[in-house]
Amino acid sequence: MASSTPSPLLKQPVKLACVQLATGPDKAANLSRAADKVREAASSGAKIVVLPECFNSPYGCAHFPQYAEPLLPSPPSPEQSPSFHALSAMARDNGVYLIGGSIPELYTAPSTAANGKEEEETKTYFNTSLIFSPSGSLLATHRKVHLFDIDIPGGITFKESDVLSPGNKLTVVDLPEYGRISVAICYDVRFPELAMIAARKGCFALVYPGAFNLTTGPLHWRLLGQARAVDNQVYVALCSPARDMSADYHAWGHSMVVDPMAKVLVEAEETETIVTADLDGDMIEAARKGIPLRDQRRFDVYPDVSQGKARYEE
Ligand SMILES: NC(=O)CCC(=O)C(=O)O
Repeated sequence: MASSTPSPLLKQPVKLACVQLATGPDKAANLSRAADKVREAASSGAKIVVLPECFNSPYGCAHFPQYAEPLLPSPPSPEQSPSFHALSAMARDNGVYLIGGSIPELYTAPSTAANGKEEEETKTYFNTSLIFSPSGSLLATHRKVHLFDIDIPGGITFKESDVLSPGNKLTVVDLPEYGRISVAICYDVRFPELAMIAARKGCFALVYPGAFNLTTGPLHWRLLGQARAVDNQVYVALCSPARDMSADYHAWGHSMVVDPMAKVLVEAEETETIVTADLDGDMIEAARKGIPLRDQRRFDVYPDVSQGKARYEE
């Protein structure tokens, strides 16, 4: 359905696809499968395609260093970062905005030893999303800000911070024909501040490549997607890998797109699939007109988090 008056947030309707990819230990196979699925998503009319967290590797602290790729110098060579080049080609070949899930990133920095003289290299790993334009150029990167460190007795213990370092900015990306989106990764969805700031910077959608698990997934995945949507009256997309019970980490799956009234427009099961939804700026305007939170906030009672010292990149 075409918008009668263009929405200030989403300039024209757009189809978004979440590719719930089946990933395994073979990186080259993951990249090639992702390319097939991005093509399939694009051929269904999607102009924004999302891949899941750690789409090029199994998810787990033991795997991050082995699969990590340097992203600097930018652009890295195909030998340094096959995933960077594969993603760029997927975006370019299909003419889509590609939210490239995430990959483990290796950052090597020279550092000065304690005596102040000797130079030694330090290796840092991040969980990083690469976002490409339809011409295949890199638009932005997001390093996961909130690391997944949890310990639920009888459920799941996970400590990304054993291996990974956190990013230090939120990420807002301009897609000129459509408007702005923000990209954050998985556990980041639990932090409403990140979403609120992005939404108040004018995003029409919050996009989260993620990989919840079988303990928290059934309880929180959908709830958090709906919460971020209803809080901010924007679209939310959550994109998981498919579940693989032979892997050490069992992803919840259930990739979904939620509308600005928190209605779940589409939701996968746990197997490999592509889910798509049509996003329309009129839905954002209607949600905001019907429930005018924007005009009812009481910044005399509590602060506007978007006016603080948030670090972000446009
Ligand atoms: N990969 C992640 O950040 C998982 C987050 C998760 O499962 C959660 O419960 O939060």
